[in-house]
Amino acid sequence: MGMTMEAEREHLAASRAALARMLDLARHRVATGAQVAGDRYTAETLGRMLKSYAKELAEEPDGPLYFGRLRFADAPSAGDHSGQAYYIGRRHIADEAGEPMVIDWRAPVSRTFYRASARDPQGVQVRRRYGWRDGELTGFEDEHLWRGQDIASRIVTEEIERPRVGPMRDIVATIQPDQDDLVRADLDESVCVQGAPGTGKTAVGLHRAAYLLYTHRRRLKRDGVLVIGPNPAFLRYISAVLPALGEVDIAQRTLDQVIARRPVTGTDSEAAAAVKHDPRMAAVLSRALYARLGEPAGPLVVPEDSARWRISERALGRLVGEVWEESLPYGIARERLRARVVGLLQRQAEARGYAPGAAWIQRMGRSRPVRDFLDRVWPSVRPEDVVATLLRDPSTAADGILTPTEQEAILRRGGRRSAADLLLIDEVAGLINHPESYGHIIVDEAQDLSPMQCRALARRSTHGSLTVLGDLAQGTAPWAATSWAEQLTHLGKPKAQLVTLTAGFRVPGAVLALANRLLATLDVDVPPTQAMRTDGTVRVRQADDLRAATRQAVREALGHEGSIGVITDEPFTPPDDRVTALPARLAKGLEFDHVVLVEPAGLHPRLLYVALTRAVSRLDIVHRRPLPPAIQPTPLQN
Ligand SMILES: Nc1ncnc2c1ncn2[C@@H]1O[C@H](COP(=O)(O)OP(=O)(O)OP(=O)(O)O)[C@@H](O)[C@H]1O
Repeated sequence: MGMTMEAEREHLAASRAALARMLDLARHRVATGAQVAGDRYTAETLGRMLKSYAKELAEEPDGPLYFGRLRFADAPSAGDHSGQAYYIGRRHIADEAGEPMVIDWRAPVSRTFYRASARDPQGVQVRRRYGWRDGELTGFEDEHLWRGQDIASRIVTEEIERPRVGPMRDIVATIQPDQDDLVRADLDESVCVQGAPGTGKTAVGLHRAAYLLYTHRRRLKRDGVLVIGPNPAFLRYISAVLPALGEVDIAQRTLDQVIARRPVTGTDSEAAAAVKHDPRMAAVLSRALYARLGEPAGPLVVPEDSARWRISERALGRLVGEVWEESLPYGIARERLRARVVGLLQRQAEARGYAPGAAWIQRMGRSRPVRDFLDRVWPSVRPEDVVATLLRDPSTAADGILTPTEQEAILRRGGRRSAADLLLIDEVAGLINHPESYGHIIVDEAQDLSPMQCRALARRSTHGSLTVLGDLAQGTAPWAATSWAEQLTHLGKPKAQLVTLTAGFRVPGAVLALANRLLATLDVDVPPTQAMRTDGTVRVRQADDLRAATRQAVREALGHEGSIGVITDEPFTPPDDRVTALPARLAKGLEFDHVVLVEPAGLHPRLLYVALTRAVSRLDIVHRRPLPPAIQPTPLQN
């Protein structure tokens, strides 16, 4: 039988008690861990592990402990779960005997919660969804899948339509089947999601990170998971989602933060930036680096006591050739060459009856003649020097690759370093040594990455996989991608599966109608968004005094619940902390319950598309100059 509300409350109380007990136990272990473990190193590792476990558990002890329950039918199609019932929540909770009271949403059985339907019940008799308010259970809703009952869930609808306040939240309770496919794709599989605005790309990416860590905990704790977002404001906006899912150890950064080895001290002209972000720069930089190699000049002679070890110029040339053939990173190749040279010396010594040991080998490797030889033939270099030299005189490395005008554009006399220069330095550093590689990288707004930025990510995921999220229609960087196939090639994952999402969970129908009209003018081949919501309002007001009209629109918006975003290039002082003023460029990836868009006339059409699609409930357009044609009200609308 189904459980009554009273029974549900009892189960909730018992689950809370169980969680409290788990938390106590974890804290106790943190306190005593040091004494239990044998040596100090183990004690420290154990302590850190337990602390992070206690922290994970404590993240949200009073929050909703679960959002659903699956009751399986007493039937063969339910397999091992026949006749069983499971609560599904954000984290695993077990009773004193170790019996599960709540199952983690990432566990294999939980998948059924997201996938089962009336048409394909997958053994589920009843799927129950719980309603919560302020941490208290308010009710539930049953779908009798076994009987073929297919209801439009009120709880799901309310969750999607709720007014937005504050930072982004998790969507574990309402992940949709096609989103679930992406969240649970294999770790070894790289995926690329082309998703219209508000289709849940960011949400999917973050839940995928949490899923992968749960499923491959050991491997990914070692190799690391990295989330890349377009700017610090975006990262702040999404920062609470993973901790709410119990994951506190995932790095969330901008790409600039990942590659920054030095502070930025200069800026580039548009022309210079365009060249520096161009994939041909990779070839130029490689040439600039390898131009440092030299030729052996004469034999190598190492005198030692009464002996003199000697390698002829020809033999040296042969060694260099062999090392070159191995295509190792520059810095590793230099050490390989040193080892080869010493190896030859060692054989000579052995042939003459010596028995050289490790100390001898080390001494030879550091001997003056060997160092001089290496410094001449395969000198050690600093990436920043390679880039500085190149920019002072691009011609040697760039002739035949960049045009004279392009070379002129990147020519720099001073010592200032731009953001793009850091990218070039990172590229060279990547030629010298393998950078730290991650087990999995999730990259959001990936359409805006330049080819050179893609390469920076590619070299950090040579042994790992990628989740690439973006929307070609929202590409606004000068080098924005126009094709995913090409972008994925730059990212080093040309075979990644491309999945398209079109079901929009953010933007309501009325606003999408406008945005989708604009889409046709954006010069990209992507399908329009299908609104999951039929509500929403659009208001367009022309005013001579833009400032006054904006203030008025914000005043009215404050009469509603939820956040308000004023998208404008003009300075605007927010009258309330629910209001954020920002230029369209920085609105990417964010959402506001109410958007006031000021003077869209000057905006690039793609930025306009981004701005329009930030609205969750209401959109106000305030303008003085005529509206861009694509969003002028049609006679039918007015
Ligand atoms: N299955 C879902 N259930 C409830 N809400 C959802 C679901 N999927 C997405 N959302 C909500 O829809 C909104 C948009 O999601 P998200 O920001 O991930 O979209 P996006 O595709 O990254 O958008 P953009 O292209 O504009 O950056 C968020 O508020 C998110 O919580």
